[in-house]
Amino acid sequence: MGRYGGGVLASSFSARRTSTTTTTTTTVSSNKIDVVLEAFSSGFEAEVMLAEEETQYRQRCRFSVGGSGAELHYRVGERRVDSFELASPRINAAMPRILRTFENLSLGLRAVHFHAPRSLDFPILVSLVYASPFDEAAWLDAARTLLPEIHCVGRSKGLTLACDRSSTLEKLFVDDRTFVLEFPEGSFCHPNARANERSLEWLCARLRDIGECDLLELYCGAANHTVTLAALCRTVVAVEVDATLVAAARRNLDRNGVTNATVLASDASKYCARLGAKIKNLFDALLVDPPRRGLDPKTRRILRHYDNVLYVSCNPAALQTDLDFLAETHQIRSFAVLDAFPRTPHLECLVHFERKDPAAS
Ligand SMILES: C[S@@+](CC[C@H](N)C(=O)[O-])C[C@H]1O[C@@H](n2cnc3c(N)ncnc32)[C@H](O)[C@@H]1O
Repeated sequence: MGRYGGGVLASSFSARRTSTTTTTTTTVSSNKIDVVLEAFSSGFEAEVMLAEEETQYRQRCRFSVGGSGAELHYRVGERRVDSFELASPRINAAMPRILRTFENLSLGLRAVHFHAPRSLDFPILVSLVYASPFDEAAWLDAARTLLPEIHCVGRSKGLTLACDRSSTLEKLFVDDRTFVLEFPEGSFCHPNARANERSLEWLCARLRDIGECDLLELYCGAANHTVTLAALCRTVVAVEVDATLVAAARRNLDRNGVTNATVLASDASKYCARLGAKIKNLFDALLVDPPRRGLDPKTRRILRHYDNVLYVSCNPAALQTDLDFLAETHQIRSFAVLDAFPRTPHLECLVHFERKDPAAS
């Protein structure tokens, strides 16, 4: 059981639910938030950011497909669906168009992925994933009929065919600033743009609280955080393992005029291991946004070096392991629960840890 919360069965906690919207949550949202508050927020106040939209909030969705020809259809789990209530209106409008366009090219088609930016200035990106080779010329002819609004990528083993882009752009509004970011097909991008902005606003507020710093950012993706946070830091070093995302991240820094950040292509734990003990003197704050499995043991060890650690988590269970690890040296300065995925069991936790005794660092 963790020093911070005592596990999900803890019976007492003193969190204040400070809802930032008036939206009523569904039962599933409400329960999952209560479970996290009970697990983590013992002895401090947690901010709860409820969803602004209960449905149609996803800009990114993946569907498996079944049938063929005129019977081609989407599936969510075992269910056959024509539309999806959590997907944005733009995705719902594109779904039948994709089936009609590719119904004669459905042999071996296994899945369709949509990424539809909120801004209508930017095209929808659709990936069609095949289990077997497909007729490339016929596929390109079909995909061209969807341009310019929809750009398709066809994938089968060893083949990636783009018509004619393999990334799209999104506009993000954070506090009073606007950013444009490129997100490549097939790599990570936050599925809910509005929740992403709220998470960025929370991170900006935390960095203002920390004051000017040299920030190490691990798991930076396409520089979604880097681009926004760099203006609040002296310097940022951002680390990402996916080469496609690293290239997009560097373009995103240029696109948004960021000159005090560097993106490094590396596995996070290898980067930390390479720097060894030097790592604690090079940076004075750390931001981590790991994948669902959380931090690996080597990366987890460096958390203790920093007076301030910002942690973005999409998996409370993995977060709990890291909270327990930091409990001796750090305390929670700020904790927010963000319902980025209403009507699902998933949510995001945002944590600012500060060292209990900064002189001991
Ligand atoms: C939850 S995403 C966060 C991305 C980014 N911070 C954002 O807001 O879009 C986690 C990222 O970690 C990257 N990643 C996964 N394992 C990694 C590792 N061992 N070292 C570095 N990056 C890794 C993934 O490619 C992905 O981009």
